[in-house]
Amino acid sequence: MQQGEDLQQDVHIGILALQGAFAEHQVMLKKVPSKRKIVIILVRTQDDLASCNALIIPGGESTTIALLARLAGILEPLREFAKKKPIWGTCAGAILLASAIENPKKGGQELLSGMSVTVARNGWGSQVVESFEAPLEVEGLRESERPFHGIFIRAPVVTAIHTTPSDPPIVVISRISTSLLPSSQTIVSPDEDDTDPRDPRTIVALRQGKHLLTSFHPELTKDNRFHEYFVTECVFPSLLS
Ligand SMILES: NC(=O)CC[C@H](N)C(=O)O
Repeated sequence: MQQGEDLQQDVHIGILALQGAFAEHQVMLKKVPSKRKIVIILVRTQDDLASCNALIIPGGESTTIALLARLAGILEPLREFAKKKPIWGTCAGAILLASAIENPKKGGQELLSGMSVTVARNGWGSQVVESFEAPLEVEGLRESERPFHGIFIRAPVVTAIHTTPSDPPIVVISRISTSLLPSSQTIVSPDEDDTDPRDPRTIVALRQGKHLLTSFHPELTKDNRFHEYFVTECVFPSLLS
């Protein structure tokens, strides 16, 4: 336990509130049962961020969120935050958490480089079929035998993992089965078998160190088990280290 760390102390969890589904995250986070009081902070400024123990970056439009973060002067503070404190990125937030992107928009895409993954934006297919829903098995969720309803909206695809020996290991907690995808929605595979369960493109939720990445939107369901997971598995342990 850190010096001065007190179990009675409130935990401040920020939600980056520049664009996207931050209000939905707020509703879900409010419902998380916790032994410590959770104070939710909608983060728009460097001061807001400075008061947070952890941060959620919502889905939305990654390029817009990054641009607004730069304009608000919090892009660099966010990068620093990612080196020290837990961040959960959902969809566009997952893109921001990555350290490389295969297909950035013209003009580039700022990243926080919090996780050793490469992503492809809108990686699940053409404009028409790129949004879908699928039941997911997730390791470590409460009542993990009950599938989690994955809502994918123009979601990113994890295309590569590139940890170095000094990086915390990647822990995959959910993969999508390619058979769950509509038939028009095949993952473009290179040369090998695209049903290979180890194909990074089937990864839809993973952890690395304190951080959590989901390519789908738990905040758009009524199931707050992912919010609970982030609080208990990422936020609380980070307060003790
Ligand atoms: N639902 C989402 O967050 C979509 C992400 C969006 N396709 C992007 O590139 O940022």
